Amino acid sequence: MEQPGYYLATLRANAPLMQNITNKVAQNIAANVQLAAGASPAMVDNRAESAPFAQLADALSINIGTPDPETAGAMMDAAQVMNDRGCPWVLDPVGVGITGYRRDLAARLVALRPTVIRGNASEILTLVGAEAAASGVDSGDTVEAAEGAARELALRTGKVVAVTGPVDHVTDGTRAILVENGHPLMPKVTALGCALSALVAAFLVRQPPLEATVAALAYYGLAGERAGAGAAGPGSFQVRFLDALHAITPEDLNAGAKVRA
Ligand SMILES: Nc1ncnc2c1ncn2[C@@H]1O[C@H](COP(=O)(O)OP(=O)(O)O)[C@@H](O)[C@H]1O
Ligand SMILES: Cc1ncsc1CCOP(=O)(O)O
Ligand SMILES: [Mg+2]
Repeated sequence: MEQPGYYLATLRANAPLMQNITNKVAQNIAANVQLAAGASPAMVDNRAESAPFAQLADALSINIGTPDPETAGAMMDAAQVMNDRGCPWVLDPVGVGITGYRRDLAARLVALRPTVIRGNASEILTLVGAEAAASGVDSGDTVEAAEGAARELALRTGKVVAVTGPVDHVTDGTRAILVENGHPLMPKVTALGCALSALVAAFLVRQPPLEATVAALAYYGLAGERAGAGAAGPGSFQVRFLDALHAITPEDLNAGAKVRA
């Protein structure tokens, strides 16, 4: 396995063109996170353009945080194109337990076998039909409680599942890797999980999904640690976080990543 910095260096060298179909809250921060890391984001989420643009994009991120029927169609179309092209895409099942509409949309997207599903513990539990204690889009469950669900989901899709929280858990159903980087202010900034899912998609371009996802999570968490040291609260943290993503080098990431099997 390459060191995490390799995946960051590769992303920056290639500046992948990213298609994002994300929620109304996350549009700005997700694009800024991808830019700070070194990718080229475009929020192309209408049904007239989503499939044609998916023919051009290097990777796709789909996020169901503020769904509507038009955007849902755009999601399905774009995911199908990425599958046909053999390109990676990420599903973020934001607030999947909120309504039956959201559960149904998520199930249809999971059936298309996303390269990576990245969610919080309650979302991953809900995707396998388990009891979850979500509060809207926020998790009420521990990452540990969702490890079995993550494994089950990974085996069902044959792909990778990442559950995030104080310690992140990434699995392909056989291997499981923990990422211990992060800072308690991260869940205090809205859509930082959404932006992480978009970032994971950028790391996946022409890379092994499990390793690239671990690298993205370690990089993100390390930026959180750097931003959190000296932040006065969520506001200054968010500004410092983008700066940290931009400043971290592949060597910094290799030195700071807290990854264990
Ligand atoms: N208590 C915490 N301590 C450290 N890092 C955290 C904590 N909670 C979340 N994170 C980090 O915040 C990022 C977003 O994860 P999370 O809050 O689980 O997503 P979501 O916003 O979708 O619920 C991840 O990088 C995760 O590691
Ligand atoms: C608050 C909110 N409401 C609908 S989507 C959204 C953003 C959720 O972002 P995250 O899952 O990263 O906390
Ligand atoms: Mg989320």
